[in-house]
Amino acid sequence: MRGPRIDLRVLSKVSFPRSYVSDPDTPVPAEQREIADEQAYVDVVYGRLEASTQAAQALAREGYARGHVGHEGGLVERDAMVYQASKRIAALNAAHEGLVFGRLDLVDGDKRYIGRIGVRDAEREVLLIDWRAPAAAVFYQATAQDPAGVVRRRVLRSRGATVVGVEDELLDGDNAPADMVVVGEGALLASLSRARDASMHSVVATIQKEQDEAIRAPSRGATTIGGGPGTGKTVVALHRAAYLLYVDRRRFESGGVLVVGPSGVFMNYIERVLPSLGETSVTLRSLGEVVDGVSGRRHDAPAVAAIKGSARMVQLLTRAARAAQPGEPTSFRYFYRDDVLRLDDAALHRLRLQLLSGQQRNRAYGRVQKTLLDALWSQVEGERALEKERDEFDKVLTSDDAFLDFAAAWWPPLDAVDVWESLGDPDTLRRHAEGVLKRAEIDLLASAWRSADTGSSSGAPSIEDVPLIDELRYLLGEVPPDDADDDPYDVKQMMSFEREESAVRKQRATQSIEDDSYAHVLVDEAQDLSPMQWRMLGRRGKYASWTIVGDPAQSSWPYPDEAAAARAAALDGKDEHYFRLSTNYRNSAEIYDLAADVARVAIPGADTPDAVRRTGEEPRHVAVSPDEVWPAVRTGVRELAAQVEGTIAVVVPAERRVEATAELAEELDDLDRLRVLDGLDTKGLEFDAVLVVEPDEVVAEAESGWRTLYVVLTRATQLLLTVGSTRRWLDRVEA
Ligand SMILES: Nc1ncnc2c1ncn2[C@@H]1O[C@H](COP(=O)(O)OP(=O)(O)OP(=O)(O)O)[C@@H](O)[C@H]1O
Repeated sequence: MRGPRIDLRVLSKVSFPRSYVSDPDTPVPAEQREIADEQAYVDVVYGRLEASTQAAQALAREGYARGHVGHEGGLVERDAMVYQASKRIAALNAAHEGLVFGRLDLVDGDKRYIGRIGVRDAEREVLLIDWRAPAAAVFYQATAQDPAGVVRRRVLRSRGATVVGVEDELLDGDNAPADMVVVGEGALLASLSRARDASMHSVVATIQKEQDEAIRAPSRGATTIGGGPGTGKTVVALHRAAYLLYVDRRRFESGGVLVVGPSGVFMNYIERVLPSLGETSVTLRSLGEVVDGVSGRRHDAPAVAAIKGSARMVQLLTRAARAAQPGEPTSFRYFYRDDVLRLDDAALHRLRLQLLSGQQRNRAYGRVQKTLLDALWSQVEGERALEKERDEFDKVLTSDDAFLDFAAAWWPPLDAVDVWESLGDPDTLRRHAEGVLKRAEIDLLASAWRSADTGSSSGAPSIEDVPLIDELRYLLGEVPPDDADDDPYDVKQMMSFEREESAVRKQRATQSIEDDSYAHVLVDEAQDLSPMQWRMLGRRGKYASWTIVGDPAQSSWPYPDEAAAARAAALDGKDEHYFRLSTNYRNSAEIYDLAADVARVAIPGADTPDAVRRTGEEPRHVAVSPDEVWPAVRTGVRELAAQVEGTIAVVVPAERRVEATAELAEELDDLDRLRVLDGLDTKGLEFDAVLVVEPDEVVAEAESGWRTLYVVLTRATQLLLTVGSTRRWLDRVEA
């Protein structure tokens, strides 16, 4: 086991008298005087913020008034003014909490205040520097070894607009004035010890040097942020998104920034960080919700997910997109003057290939009638017919419902969801998968789609189905616009069931492919992306710069080489820049020592960071007989709840999730800070206390079981408890 670790940058070089505080919210007199001084300054800044908000509101009112002028120019002007004013109001409101968080005292006696946004006084003098501005960089970059002109760095802790504490670091004692006061226990350690709630918070006041370098890296190409668990990869990447919007707002706001994370729970967890930094224009999507109009909420079992995520699915889907769809007519007969014209199955097959050559199916839609007419005309032999021109032939057929209905039924515009659903039919699946997947894989896939639980043949899409649907969107091409939209008679003539079907189809139809592209794609937990998921994101980031966040040791995707190839294809030769974060800010050192031992014995090459905080609380392991597991878990939950103020997670093997929810019904009712999750659901999250049920089962669940256990153990900030009827994992770690 390792000795205590402390972030030296934070606590180093304390050569001045320090007034320590035991309760961070009950300041001692020296600190109180400092707080009062800071409050006076902060009040001035808030006064200015209020004035700016009122000015923006007045602008919005004026904008509305212009809309009443009555000419079109007035409306355009109104829209622009109201839009700009509302954005400003939203940013000002969002930045209200803890607006001023930093102060620098410089060698030349100047001071600079750093905040969530920039604020100037009525004379345009700077009162507060936006944390992203170049003048604020030194707040994050200065160290005792290289103070860069900074004597003291101060972090202000606030509740709303009230300063409740200050935390100082003296960086250059030799140049400090004699009366300079240095107080506090170090802002970083104070912030790391806070109880966790359901949301991730911005760390703008305590960003560390190596983190700041990743945040401010130029936006070109692909920036990878790596490092072990709890090193701040996610929070750093989100601050980077805010930074990019600040330095190139036009490009990133109009082109869009897409942030993708593993699950809906994770997206809820991180959703407040960017708004608290004044940024509301970023699109946050979980992997199951990347495609507009489609929502995947559940994971497939690991073996099924491994098939659906494999790049081999491209070939299968290509076949599905080009094949005849179930229910399409297989022959056509037409009496034209003296001739009987026929298109049989084989002829239709040839025409299909002709239409599809080099062309997506939906894009060929406009050529369908002409292709059919050509084929039918070539059979016309009767003199009576040939005397008339081809024009006459075309006119007759295209005004005959028999021909029109056939053409519409043979080549309907296809939505990706329809084709994906057709794969729920085992025979269709077998036909397309033949020679692409192994027999056992086909059977597994067929049974997964068959056993999915809702209306259509393949059920509601899983998270792993979403990239398949997206692939099909691109294979099929844009669905042609629905003529019925323009022609009210068509809708009226529909039978009621047809109207209903058409409404469902419209509601479900995926959005235009052209809307997919972004200027920046930020992907978190990237180590878990399957090749098909990389392809889905690659299409969104074709012309984008990227930020890629991940830790291979936490991966649950079983084929790293295949994923690496898909990643390279998605980035398509873009320049790559790599940043590694080296300090674990989440786990207590006691908890991370255990997790790091797991990594060392079971995960070759794992990047194990240093943990900075020691709590004196070692992880506890409770061994019980199988029928005592749940009583022991219930006791454990109550004990943890008495010890921590914040969130608690009970992590169970996926197969035991339903059982766990039932067994812990009473505890879940009593404690709204308690969650029951399986291992994969915990990715990216953190809790004050974690209780792992049957760790050996978590390990045995999938090929990547040890990695999942490593993820689970590294979710706990304060306390870790395991309850198991076996302890093979622990014996191996302790051996
Ligand atoms: N500079 C910092 N100041 C204060 N807290 C920080 C800092 N950096 C990270 N943290 C905190 O450490 C915790 C872990 O951060 P985060 O979730 O971003 O790590 P991660 O590297 O993405 O972890 P994982 O890979 O395990 O999901 C969070 O609570 C975060 O707020």
